[in-house]
Amino acid sequence: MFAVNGSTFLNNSLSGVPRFFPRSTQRVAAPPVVVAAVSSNGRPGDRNVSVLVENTSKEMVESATSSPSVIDKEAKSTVGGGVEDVYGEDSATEDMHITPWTVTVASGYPLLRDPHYNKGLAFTEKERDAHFLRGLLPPGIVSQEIQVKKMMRNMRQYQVPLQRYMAMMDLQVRNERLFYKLLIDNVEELLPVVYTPTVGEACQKYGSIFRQPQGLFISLKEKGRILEVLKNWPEKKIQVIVVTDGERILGLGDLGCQGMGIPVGKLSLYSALGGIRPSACLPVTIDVGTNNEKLLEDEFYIGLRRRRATGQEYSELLHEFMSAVKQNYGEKVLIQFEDFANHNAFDLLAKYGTSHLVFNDDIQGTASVVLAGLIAALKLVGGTLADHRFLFLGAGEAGTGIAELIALEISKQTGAPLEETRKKIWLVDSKGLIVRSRMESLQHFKRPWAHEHGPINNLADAVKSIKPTVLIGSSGAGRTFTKEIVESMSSFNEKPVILALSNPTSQSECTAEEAYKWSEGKCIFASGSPFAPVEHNGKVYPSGQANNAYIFPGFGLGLIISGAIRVHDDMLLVASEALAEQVSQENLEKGLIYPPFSNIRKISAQIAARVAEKAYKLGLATRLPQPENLVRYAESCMYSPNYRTYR
Ligand SMILES: O=C([O-])CC(=O)C(=O)O
Ligand SMILES: [Mg+2]
Repeated sequence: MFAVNGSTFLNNSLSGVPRFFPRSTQRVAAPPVVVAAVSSNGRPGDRNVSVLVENTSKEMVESATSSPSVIDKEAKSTVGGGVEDVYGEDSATEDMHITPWTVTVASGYPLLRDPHYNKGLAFTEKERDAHFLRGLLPPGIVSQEIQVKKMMRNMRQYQVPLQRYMAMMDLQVRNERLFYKLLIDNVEELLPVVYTPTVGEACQKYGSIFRQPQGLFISLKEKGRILEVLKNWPEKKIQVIVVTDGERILGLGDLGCQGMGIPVGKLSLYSALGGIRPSACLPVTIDVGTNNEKLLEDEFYIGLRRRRATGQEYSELLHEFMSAVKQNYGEKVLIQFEDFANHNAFDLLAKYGTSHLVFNDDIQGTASVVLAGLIAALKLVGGTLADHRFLFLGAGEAGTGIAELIALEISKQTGAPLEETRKKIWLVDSKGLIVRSRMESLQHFKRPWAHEHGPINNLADAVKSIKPTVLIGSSGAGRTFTKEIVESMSSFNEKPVILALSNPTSQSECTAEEAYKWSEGKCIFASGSPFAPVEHNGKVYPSGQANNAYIFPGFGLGLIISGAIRVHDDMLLVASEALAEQVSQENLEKGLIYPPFSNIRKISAQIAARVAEKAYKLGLATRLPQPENLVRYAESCMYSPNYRTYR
């Protein structure tokens, strides 16, 4: 027997398997409680507590992880599925040098306090006996279904969206499976709570509502020690990281360290909508300061109180982070850049796109979801993509990202060179229409869109001159699609396509009600943030949500199940096509160009399968052999939030 970091290891002479008992649970050396586990790397502060499964030996653990429907045991154990957190031998032992398994017991009070394993009142009589829970819980047993019902009823009693958000976050850190069960089973109702638009308000007020840290905070103070910081995170097998530096949170601007709400929210959708195991998700906020004066003066602000680092100081910290991630997690961890400002987002994607598995959600995810909506919309407006003219308000990440993907798709469909297909697409920025005469003063990402045209300094005139069939708002500036603009679009289009993408709701270019009212019900409308159905002249118009949440969870799942090592534009195109195919005739008849979110897990599996297939075709997949049925495989890898039985 020997002690490590305040805990005690016992050498089990019968099985030869070392056991790890946290000090608080040493008394449970009793036989009935058996917990198969992963080990940690044995560093101070590491969480050695693990998974409770119904097995007593390594062999049994292995058999539990390889059900017949699962083609690849490693994928089952590393992607998700019924027995998550049970890793292969190598990863379980590589740092601890203890073979083959570390077996641990979590029971009693710590079990109730561990969000990964807590089941609230759903612990059965047997489990209460086996895990020393007697007296720690009231005698009633309440199933997960009833717990969901109760939580939803409580949630609905909160009138203020931020209160709902806080209740959901409390649940996430208290009982993870119940949180995901709630979210998955009530996705349409809860998406606006844990995600856009409420998450925007939560970030603005993050300091005031802060209770328990979620995710990893890496600030300039940690420069030179980022690898060490990564090792402080309790989970070892990370598959997806969402990282922000908080400089452009939705359309709300620089929220500094308080941007953490975004990676946390995005990753909860990775698990709920895409089925990535929660413990494989790592939210990260890089704090290089903030230029938000209000926050710098706010006594509740949680970040560094300094102005943003730029130039070399910034890029060195980012580089250290990117290198440490690869060193710690290998090259198959997906790094999703989220809500960086334009001046860093494009450069980071270009710089790390060739060496890491990176994806910029605001450039690429938004592009893919919009292209999907446009492909679906063609069934309503007619023609091919090449027959349409596109005008954007906003020439940042989303605007230029979408524009480029549309140009790529047209090029793929028609065989025309990209330089030609780009000419169907026009962008307006804060200085007016992007035209050739402005070339010298344009940022590099706007230059491909500087076509020949006389100068125009506002959107309304650009609409009149270009006569687009599709108008897309991606500027982050609310209420910019005026009555005049929507009426103008409706005067020369039978069915104008109008997409108001900016988030949250306050930044939307127009509301659904305005779009339908001003276009006399003619437009096909979708928005980045959700709007309730609108009644106009006795007809009800539901509106779709053109939000990257349709794409990134399935996209990430596809990368992970194929073991992809790079993201390729062709993967974005197939993701768009897969999403567009999920829009039913019935959806289209209602004017919807996106399927309902209630089907999102099925949709994500379809997207994942197409992305994975493309990864294999491009030679970018490393998980071999390629599974025969990728949709079934993707589904079999998805995390299920149902409570498990502990013996
Ligand atoms: O978070 C969202 O709802 C969509 C998004 O990426 C953004 O607006 O930056
Ligand atoms: Mg974003």
